[in-house]
Amino acid sequence: MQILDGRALAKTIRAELAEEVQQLKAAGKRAPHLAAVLVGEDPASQVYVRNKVRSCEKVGFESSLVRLPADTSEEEVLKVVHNLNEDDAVDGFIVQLPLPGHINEVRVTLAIDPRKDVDGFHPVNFGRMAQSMPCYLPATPAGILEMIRRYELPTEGKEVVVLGRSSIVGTPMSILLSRKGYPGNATVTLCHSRTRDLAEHTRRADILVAAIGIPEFVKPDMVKEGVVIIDVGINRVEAPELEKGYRLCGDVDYEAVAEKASWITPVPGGVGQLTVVSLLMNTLRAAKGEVY
Ligand SMILES: NC(=O)C1=CN([C@@H]2O[C@H](COP(=O)(O)OP(=O)(O)OC[C@H]3O[C@@H](n4cnc5c(N)ncnc54)[C@H](OP(=O)(O)O)[C@@H]3O)[C@@H](O)[C@H]2O)C=CC1
Ligand SMILES: Nc1nc(=O)c2c([nH]1)NC[C@@H]1CN(c3ccc(C(=O)N[C@@H](CCC(=O)O)C(=O)O)cc3)C=[N+]21
Repeated sequence: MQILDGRALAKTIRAELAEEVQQLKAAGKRAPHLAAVLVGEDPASQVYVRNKVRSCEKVGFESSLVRLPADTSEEEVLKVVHNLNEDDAVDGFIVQLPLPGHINEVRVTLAIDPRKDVDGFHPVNFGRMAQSMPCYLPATPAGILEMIRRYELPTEGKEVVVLGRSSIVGTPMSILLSRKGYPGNATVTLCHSRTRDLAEHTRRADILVAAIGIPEFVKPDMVKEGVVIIDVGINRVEAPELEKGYRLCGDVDYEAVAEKASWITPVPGGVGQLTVVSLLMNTLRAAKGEVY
């Protein structure tokens, strides 16, 4: 078993980004600026926001965070989005999902200017992605592709099984790996909570992408020998022995499944690391006007 080391890869990519920032500055331009809007206190979102701010500092990006209480009205959130759309000092921004129940995520997503949608969630970017047109790819799937590319993992003709059909991870991942070219040309099965005989599908997988949000859901009897495991899950589970009282774990039972896998991503230190650098890569492209 070999580890897909997200932490090391992210470090390499951050060094490349820092270099590009220097070049922009040498050319008299300002640093790329990424903003994030966080409403309420979703734990996975908090991890993400913290790492996003840190990573921006490391590569020399400007970053800003708009933190709003969980009871903020939809109107207020839309106002913040409009301001960021209009703010020439901001190249790209994201609105952290999930939003509190009383806020309509569709309305908020549609309000984001596609040119600043570095999350790639707006249907304009999603549609462009599905048709292999220039776009911002959603950060998590983009990070997974980057990992596959840099580790030179083959995808052509492979059986890929994706667990979870969210519009931010599972669904775009399934589209991207079935697109023409590399990393793509795979045969993809997309599974979800209504899938019958899930293990029948997962046992066929050459590459298994798990994005369902259930701690350690994937067990060794659900995979075949030699499988490549991409674990997207970021779950908090209680750990009374630790000072903070919890630990992060993925959607895969890491210790047990690793014994059968050829490659596996750890949590933390895997996909999450690449998600953050992908967001920075998208922001750099926004700053350079490369997409629109
Ligand atoms: N590492 C990273 O960078 C990121 C990590 N995450 C993490 O990834 C996980 C998934 O998040 P997200 O993509 O937003 O997914 P959602 O929570 O939005 O959706 C979960 C998906 O899993 C499916 N599902 C739930 N239970 C089962 C089951 N028992 N069997 C099969 N499928 C099931 C659901 O099916 P149905 O549609 O039928 O309800 C749904 O499609 C979370 O832990 C999240 O924190 C998310 C984004 C980035
Ligand atoms: N609009 C929006 N876009 C998202 O992409 C989005 C979102 N909302 N809401 C929440 C989820 C979750 N998510 C994470 C990304 C990286 C880490 C991450 O950095 N993980 C580190 C954690 C390291 C640690 O601090 O312990 C790791 O896995 O190594 C975590 C979680 C993005 N999401």
